[in-house]
Amino acid sequence: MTRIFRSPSAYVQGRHVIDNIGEHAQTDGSRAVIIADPAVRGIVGDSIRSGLEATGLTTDFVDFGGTCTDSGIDRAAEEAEGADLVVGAGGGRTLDTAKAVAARHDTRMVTVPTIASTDAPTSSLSVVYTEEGEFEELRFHGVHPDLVLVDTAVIAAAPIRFFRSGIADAIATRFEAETAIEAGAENVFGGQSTRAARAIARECFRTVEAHGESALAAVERDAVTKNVESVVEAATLLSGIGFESGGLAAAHAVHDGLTRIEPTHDATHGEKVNIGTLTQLVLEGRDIEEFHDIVDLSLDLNLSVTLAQIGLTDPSDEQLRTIAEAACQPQETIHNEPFDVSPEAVREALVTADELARQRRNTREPG
Ligand SMILES: NC(=O)c1ccc[n+]([C@@H]2O[C@H](COP(=O)([O-])OP(=O)(O)OC[C@H]3O[C@@H](n4cnc5c(N)ncnc54)[C@H](O)[C@@H]3O)[C@@H](O)[C@H]2O)c1
Ligand SMILES: [Zn+2]
Repeated sequence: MTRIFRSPSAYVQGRHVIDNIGEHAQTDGSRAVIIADPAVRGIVGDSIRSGLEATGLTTDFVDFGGTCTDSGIDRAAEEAEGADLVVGAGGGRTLDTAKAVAARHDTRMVTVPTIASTDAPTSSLSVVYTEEGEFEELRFHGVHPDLVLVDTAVIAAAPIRFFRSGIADAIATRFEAETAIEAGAENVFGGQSTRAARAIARECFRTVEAHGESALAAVERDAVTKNVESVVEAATLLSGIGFESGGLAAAHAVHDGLTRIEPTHDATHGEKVNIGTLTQLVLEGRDIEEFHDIVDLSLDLNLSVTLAQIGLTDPSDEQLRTIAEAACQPQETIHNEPFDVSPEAVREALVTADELARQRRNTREPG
């Protein structure tokens, strides 16, 4: 019964905080390497570079484009040889690659999420994919970023679809952490969860439930309101701590299963996770009122609720079997559910959640 809670050492969030990255990074080293894809480099590259150079660091860029794969990590690690500080800037795939590079070289690490699309910026692990884009494994580094630096002006100006995806990832955090805690399952660190982690997972959900709609309206106009700040914190800090120190369950395992099917590859992480959350609720036999509450919240926030919305318009039996079997692999967090889970049960929960969500959406559509 060992309780374990871990987190990044520092979290700094606000409008234009990137300009002071050197000051916040607090490194004694001399050389920083910035890993970013060309699009992200065009948006924040100059600010990161000048912010770091203002404190006496030299900087080099490593171009990253694509998925977080072993070959991508190897390539970036080679270019980052000799760095004292690794800065990853971008979405989850770039940050996961940068975290793996920093862990390999044992350097200080700063994540600069430029979209609030996932909780990858704060976690101590990377999600590694095969060259074909299928989920391969969670790779645990044993260290967190030294700093998570979140510039909300950059996030609000990014495409809104990513902001929605981060909200979906944050909703899952509460349901998975609560399930894992109630089941007495281990969290990501192999310990029991703390009361702090449970409170954080719940506050994460409460924040996106209360402020998500207003925040989305603001981001639609590239505005950074107080509610945007709150939702960015929920999707990045609270969700990251909530899932790692709280624990995962069925929702992310279903997500992992969905990545095995090519038609879902254009859907974002959060869009697939939301289908996972709804599937988890059916799998757990929750009351229909609770299921409808989450579908309604999803519809209010324009999150995906049906398989068709993530590219699976008419899934074949074989596709559903592939998803369900992958979700039930022995290492998957679906086994944190407080009952035995079979691929058949997952397949049936998945199609039932899809049907229930479709029916609910139809009742809400104007007449
Ligand atoms: N390590 C973890 O704990 C963890 C948690 C959740 C998800 N993930 C992983 O994160 C990945 C998904 O990340 P994602 O959803 O951020 O997608 P992503 O990393 O593919 O980024 C999506 C796109 O956003 C673009 N982009 C980034 N910032 C932008 C900006 N400001 N304006 C315009 N475009 C911008 C990028 O160029 C990229 O093409 C998956 O691989 C998933 O498994 C990891
Ligand atoms: Zn996630």
